[in-house]
Amino acid sequence: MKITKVRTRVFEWKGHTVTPTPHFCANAMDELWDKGDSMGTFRFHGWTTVEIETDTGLVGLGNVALAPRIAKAIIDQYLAPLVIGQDPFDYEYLWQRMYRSTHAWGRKGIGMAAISGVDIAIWDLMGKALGKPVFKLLGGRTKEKIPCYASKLYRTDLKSMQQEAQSYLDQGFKAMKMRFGYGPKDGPEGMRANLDSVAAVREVIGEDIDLMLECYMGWNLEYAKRMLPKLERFQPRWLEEPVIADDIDGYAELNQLTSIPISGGEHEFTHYGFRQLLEKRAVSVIQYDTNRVGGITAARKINAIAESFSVPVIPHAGQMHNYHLTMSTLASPMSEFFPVHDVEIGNELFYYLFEGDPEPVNGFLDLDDDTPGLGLSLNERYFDQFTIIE
Ligand SMILES: O=C(O)C(=O)C[C@@H](O)CO
Ligand SMILES: [Mg+2]
Repeated sequence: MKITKVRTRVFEWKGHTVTPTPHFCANAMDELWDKGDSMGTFRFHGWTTVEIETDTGLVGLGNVALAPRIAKAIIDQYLAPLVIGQDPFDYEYLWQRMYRSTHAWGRKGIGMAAISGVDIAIWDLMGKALGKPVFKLLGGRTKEKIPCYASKLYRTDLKSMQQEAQSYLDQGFKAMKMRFGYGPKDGPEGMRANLDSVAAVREVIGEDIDLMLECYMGWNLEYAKRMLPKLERFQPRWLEEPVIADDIDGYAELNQLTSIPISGGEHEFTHYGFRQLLEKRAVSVIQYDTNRVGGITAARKINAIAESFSVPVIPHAGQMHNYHLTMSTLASPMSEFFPVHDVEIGNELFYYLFEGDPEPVNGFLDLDDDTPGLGLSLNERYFDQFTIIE
């Protein structure tokens, strides 16, 4: 089998979006004195699809969710020529070809996200060619079903957050993640508001439901050191991205500070990046996203390294490109799940573009043993809600 064509498209949402609200989610921009919608640069309303065609007529489907137009340009100009004419089963060679040829600028960030999109499409192709789901190519079924946690609970009024948390309990979820709305520049009032929101959610869900806390790079080391002891009484499953991704020593200091595990990795890239995080004991939970980190070829290597460190892998975002990795390794105990709802932050856009992702039932997801590839296809039902760039 030979790759004959790489088709990229950018889908930019033009449909209804939920109006942003203040203190929706603390984030890396909050350290700046800029006014206005600080979460704006972290709203993902576009997606790049990667369709790799072969001389057998099979087509593999990949995706990139960061900087879609740039990802498209990188794939069209630099990566497609490297894989056209090649055998997709030479996936390690093709990954190295893409990685090494773009090493001057592509080993992290959007370059590696673009490589991820091509690599995911290659693995989808291989599964389709063999008539096997991708997880059967990676290690097979290590779980009867995949436990997942509901991930939303962006900051709003406490009553609404409690109602949302209750709705996840009613759906059978045994774990959920909430977001903080405040950080260092919001002072003691913001600290109090952060603690009140955790107390309100914990009041609804009780002590036996896992609660994860998301800072999304919106704090700094000093503020996190002050907050962690105050959060211990809520016994969170983890505290996520308390500092910016480059502050690896800050992560390591926080990860040793209290009993609260520190998680991160959705803004780290390749098995080299995760080796550094693990060797420094910077995180107690790894959260790469397969459509950023280097695709399935890189993610499976990270799973192996994480297993040797006994650090669990709970990939960012859920979605099929991550579910297949979680199903195929004991190093990954569960998945994130973004509830389907009106387009807001953009994580939910995946469901408007693709179909095939499993629905959670009582807090569990399952993959089909007989669906070849990733089991995803483009959902044309909402195409009229997107501006599509070929
Ligand atoms: O789901 C996560 O871990 C994210 O970081 C999503 C992002 O939108 C902030 O919540
Ligand atoms: Mg996160």
